[in-house]
Amino acid sequence: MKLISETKVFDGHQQRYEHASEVLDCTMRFSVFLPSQAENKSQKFPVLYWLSGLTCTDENFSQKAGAQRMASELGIALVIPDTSPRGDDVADDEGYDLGQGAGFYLNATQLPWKPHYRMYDYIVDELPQLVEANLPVTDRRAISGHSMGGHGALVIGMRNPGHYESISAFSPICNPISCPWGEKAFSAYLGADRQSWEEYDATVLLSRATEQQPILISQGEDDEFLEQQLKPNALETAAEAAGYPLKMEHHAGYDHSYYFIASFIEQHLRFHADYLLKP
Ligand SMILES: N[C@@H](CCC(=O)N[C@@H](CS)C(=O)NCC(=O)O)C(=O)O
Repeated sequence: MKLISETKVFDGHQQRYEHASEVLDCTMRFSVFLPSQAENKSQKFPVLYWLSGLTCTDENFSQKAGAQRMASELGIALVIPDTSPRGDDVADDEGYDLGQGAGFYLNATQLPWKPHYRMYDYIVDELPQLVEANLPVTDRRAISGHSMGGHGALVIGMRNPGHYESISAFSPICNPISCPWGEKAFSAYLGADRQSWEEYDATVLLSRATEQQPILISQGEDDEFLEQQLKPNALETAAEAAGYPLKMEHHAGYDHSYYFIASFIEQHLRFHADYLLKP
């Protein structure tokens, strides 16, 4: 992988890398924050993987959330992938909610998406293998994300319990099999068989979970996508029925934007630190 930019921030380093992804069969970029290693040059950090939402690249969270201050203080690295495969040879759509910038963190089974759209495998396997082989990070991982990325964090976290110490999400798409964003994307990527959609639906996965993991969710009450797209109540109802100790916090006045994420990212990083840094 090739370093394409580096900037000092809060005593650590914000970096951007480019690499040839075998899984996605295209060139990908991702961002990394590494806390300062001033005291101990051989120190390795646990990692929070951040999955962004529709229309984002690896730069939105890096530039808008202000996560580096607390990540630096706690000694947690951040790894921030892009939201889909990219490039002129990669299928795309005119809509902002399908194609490039809208990979939905799944493995597509339908044409024209199937050859490149394998974000599930990229996030679960290829990206951690790459960063753990090349950067001063450990295999203690947590996962978080926003909106489409919140859906990705919940689904990937719940489907791979041994892989992540803790899971969190901001304004996640909680029940994609029954909202317009999810129905459009899953029809295109996964086809007409709605049963195949269920393995990418956090509400279905939680209701079937055999293991309970630490999960924190933050949702703004003035989020413009709340009722139609995000449906946190569906996930809360499933959690109550299953006796799953889901921590869901509703915050008055906050919308869907990165201002909301910036307001509560410290709480999420401290939540993950409790699991990532325990001996
Ligand atoms: N562009 C879409 C909304 C897309 C959107 O809200 N994207 C969120 C994630 S779902 C985001 O993070 N946007 C980029 C940003 O705020 O930096 C619209 O106009 O309805």
